[in-house]
Amino acid sequence: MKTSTTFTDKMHELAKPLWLRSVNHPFIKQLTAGELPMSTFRYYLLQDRYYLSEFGKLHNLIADQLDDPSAIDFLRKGAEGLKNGEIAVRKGFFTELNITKEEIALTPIAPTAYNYVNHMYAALYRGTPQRAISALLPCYWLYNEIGKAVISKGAPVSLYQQWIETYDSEGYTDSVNQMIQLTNLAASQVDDAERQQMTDVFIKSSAYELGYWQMSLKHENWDALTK
Ligand SMILES: Cc1ncc(C[n+]2csc(CCO)c2C)c(N)n1
Repeated sequence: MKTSTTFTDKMHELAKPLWLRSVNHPFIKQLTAGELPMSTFRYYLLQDRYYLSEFGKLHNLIADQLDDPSAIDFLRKGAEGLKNGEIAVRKGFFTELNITKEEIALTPIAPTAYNYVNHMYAALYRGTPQRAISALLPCYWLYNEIGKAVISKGAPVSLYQQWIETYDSEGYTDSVNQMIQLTNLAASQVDDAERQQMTDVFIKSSAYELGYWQMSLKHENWDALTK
């Protein structure tokens, strides 16, 4: 039985309005209804390839700065697990959608994906490993909440159904819980001011997650900044 409110519970509560907007975002609604244009899903996958590869690297870079063997182990395994899990699933999607290496290489990374990744690097290199862990957490946790929210309904398009299932598997929920635990451990190692910074980056990552759906729906590009 849960007896007290944890640090991550508090952050979750603060991020709730943003998370609800992600769960109910038109991208997710259209995906579950089978109405999301395949060109939009394709756009999302191309941007997310960059995100996932940087996300994996960040695991190892954070681990390099930690002392706790179990935290290091979890993060290193996380980087490996990503390759065998989500990245492997995406490779299947790429084949199915005829997304080639050339297309990947020619795809410019859109501002929101770029900024989100830079935000996580800044949490590490201009902040602390604890802060970087907190910046990574919404990625794990929010997708699990989205997966749980939409799994019962499913999606009529096989590719979209496979995407949903990635985020509702038992093994994945397990890793989310471990990441939550790791964040609470990190929070217990720092002072109040740093815990505030951890909260700040968690909320910003949550905002970037919301922005990511919008980016994908709009097929955002750099013209958004320059026109
Ligand atoms: C923008 C964006 N945010 C979150 C995820 C989901 N995700 C990425 S790595 C990871 C951890 C282990 O799989 C999870 C859940 C995504 N794909 N793209």
